[in-house]
Amino acid sequence: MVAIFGAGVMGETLLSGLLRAGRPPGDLLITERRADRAAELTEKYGVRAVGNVEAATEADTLVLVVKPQDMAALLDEISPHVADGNLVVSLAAGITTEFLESRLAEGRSVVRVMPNTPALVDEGMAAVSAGRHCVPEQLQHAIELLAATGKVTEVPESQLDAVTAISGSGPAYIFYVVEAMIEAGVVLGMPRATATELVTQTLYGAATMLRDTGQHPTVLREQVTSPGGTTAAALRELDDHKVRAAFISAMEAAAIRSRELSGG
Ligand SMILES: NC(=O)C1=CN([C@@H]2O[C@H](COP(=O)(O)OP(=O)(O)OC[C@H]3O[C@@H](n4cnc5c(N)ncnc54)[C@H](O)[C@@H]3O)[C@@H](O)[C@H]2O)C=CC1
Ligand SMILES: O=C(O)[C@@H]1CCC=N1
Repeated sequence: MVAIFGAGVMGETLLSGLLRAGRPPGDLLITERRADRAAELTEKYGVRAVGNVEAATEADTLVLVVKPQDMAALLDEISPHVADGNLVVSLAAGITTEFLESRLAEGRSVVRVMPNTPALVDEGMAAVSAGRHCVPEQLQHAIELLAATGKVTEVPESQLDAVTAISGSGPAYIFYVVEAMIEAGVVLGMPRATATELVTQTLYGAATMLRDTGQHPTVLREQVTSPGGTTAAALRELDDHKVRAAFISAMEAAAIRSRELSGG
């Protein structure tokens, strides 16, 4: 039995992915402190919503998807009910395996995950790190669970703040760029719906080229950039506005914030 603690954006994303991957609703539990939200998801997915203690007692895989600031209270509540041999998987940004282990009984197995929202369409990118007591079979179990919603990779835990900054928050930067490009289309006199279609398909096409050709992004960018042409004129503006440096600073800020959330 898999229990998902905290059925917000990410909790629902994982829940729906597991169901799409063929896991029966009877094999899943959710807990959610907002009663209306619990009722909505029970109705939508046919899964049972229970209290945290009941879920911790019944499940052998406990997936914690509350906000980082709610994690200590949740761990304190469930800790006496997490049996030896069961697995605790946390998706919270900045919550270390050391923190999870310190709030659970000695020897409990934990896995820390950084997912992202494209998991909602089975195109997620998740990175995982195992805690001290997690055996390889348990890590594999966590990887298989997450593979229901996209790609999964294992990284040293020291890299998880960087992962959070790159792929965890990453979809937001891409949507931000998309918003700006749509706005540009409107400035150039295009209906918003047309601009949205152009930008969305361009993003999808560019992402597919990156994934399927295996070509370096610089090569792909140069293929678009004719000497003395339109792209070169646009890219010079981006360089003049230090957009590349701004992206790097933005992701450094995200990694710093991730470290702050873990109290480090
Ligand atoms: N949204 C995103 O793109 C990503 C989020 N995350 C992580 O996922 C976690 C959840 O994020 P979101 O889903 O965006 O937040 P959210 O606020 O949408 O969901 C959290 C849910 O947990 C519930 N909750 C809080 N304390 C509870 C408790 N003690 N018992 C039961 N339910 C409780 C809240 O009512 C809420 O519905 C965070 O730790 C975040 O760092 C990680 C990667 C990406
Ligand atoms: O903004 C956040 O804190 C979370 C972590 C990664 C994406 N969203």
